[in-house]
Amino acid sequence: MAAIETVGIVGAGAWGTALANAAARAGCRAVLWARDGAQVADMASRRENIRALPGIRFDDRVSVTARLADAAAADAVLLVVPAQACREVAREIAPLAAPGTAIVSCAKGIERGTRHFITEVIAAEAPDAATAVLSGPSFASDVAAGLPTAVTLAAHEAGLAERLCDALGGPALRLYFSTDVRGVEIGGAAKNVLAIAAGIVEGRRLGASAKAALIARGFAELVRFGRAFGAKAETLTGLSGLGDLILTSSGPQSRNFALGQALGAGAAPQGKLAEGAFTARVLVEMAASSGIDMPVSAAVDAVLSGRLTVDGAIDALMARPQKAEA
Ligand SMILES: NC(=O)C1=CN([C@@H]2O[C@H](COP(=O)(O)OP(=O)(O)OC[C@H]3O[C@@H](n4cnc5c(N)ncnc54)[C@H](O)[C@@H]3O)[C@@H](O)[C@H]2O)C=CC1
Ligand SMILES: O=C(CO)COP(=O)(O)O
Repeated sequence: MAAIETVGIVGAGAWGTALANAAARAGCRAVLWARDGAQVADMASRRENIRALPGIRFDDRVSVTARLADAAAADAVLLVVPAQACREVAREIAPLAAPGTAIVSCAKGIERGTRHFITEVIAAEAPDAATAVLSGPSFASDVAAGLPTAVTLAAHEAGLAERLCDALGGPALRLYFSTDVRGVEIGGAAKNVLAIAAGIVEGRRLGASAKAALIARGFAELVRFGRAFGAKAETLTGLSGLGDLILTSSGPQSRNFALGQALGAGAAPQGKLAEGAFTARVLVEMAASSGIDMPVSAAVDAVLSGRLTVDGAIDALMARPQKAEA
């Protein structure tokens, strides 16, 4: 199969912009699409996305467009809009992309209502495409600044995963390939919910011991969920599970952590995209329907929906019956 030389990036937020530059630095021609024509004109004239990623100049191989067909015509398409918008955008891409084009989910979430993983959403809306997922510990600002980063790219077809890794990997962005699509997307979706919990602990000033306990117990429930939904153990302990949980639980550079921190401190949230706030409920619903115990995620959902106060959630977690560590 031919090498991937052009990459369409659908969504010009922080992550889409960082990935466009990364693909360009890796030697690809990167076509960055945004739906807002005024933003596209501004990016084209400045060669910078001041709205989402200020201070990072576009590589010469990046072009910007407001025509979705330009991005969809690439050898591979990175879908980098919020998880809940992926269905609508995948539906628009489908008739514009050649059959067999790889559409790579770069969003971290699960669709509410349908309870579908994002690669399932893409497969349903663009059945002629080949689906893949990219996830792992990677702040857009770090990748854009060329700081060393490693992520996982999974596709059901091993050869496709390897070709995408070849195309997108560069000196500062290392990609590991995998065929465990479900494991990679579960890690990326679940860690956001747990990062909100870690932020709540920080905002409530519960101490470093509480934060470590919460991350460890949170990871235990991520693994339980992952196993039940077919993920491989090595994926969950890899970059997209444990690795991303460590990153996003580390501090307020994570928007999910920052949301939790605001909730814990009783402050107003910043209003930035925090995917865990959209995923918490659906994650807990899916866990419940499969008999999986996810007390930390359930507590986050209860706080987000106002069913429990932060203190009430902490009391409830601490009062759980004694059990074996598993
Ligand atoms: N920012 C980061 O460091 C990373 C983000 N991600 C994931 O990437 C996804 C996107 O995140 P960011 O780029 O950071 O968010 P962002 O908030 O910076 O940008 C989202 C972009 O999507 C666009 N958008 C929203 N709804 C749309 C729709 N219906 N149609 C077309 N465009 C739409 C917005 O206009 C905006 O440009 C999320 O799922 C996030 O979890 C993954 C890894 C790193
Ligand atoms: O997924 C991310 C890093 O891997 C970005 O985390 P936030 O969305 O919490 O900022």
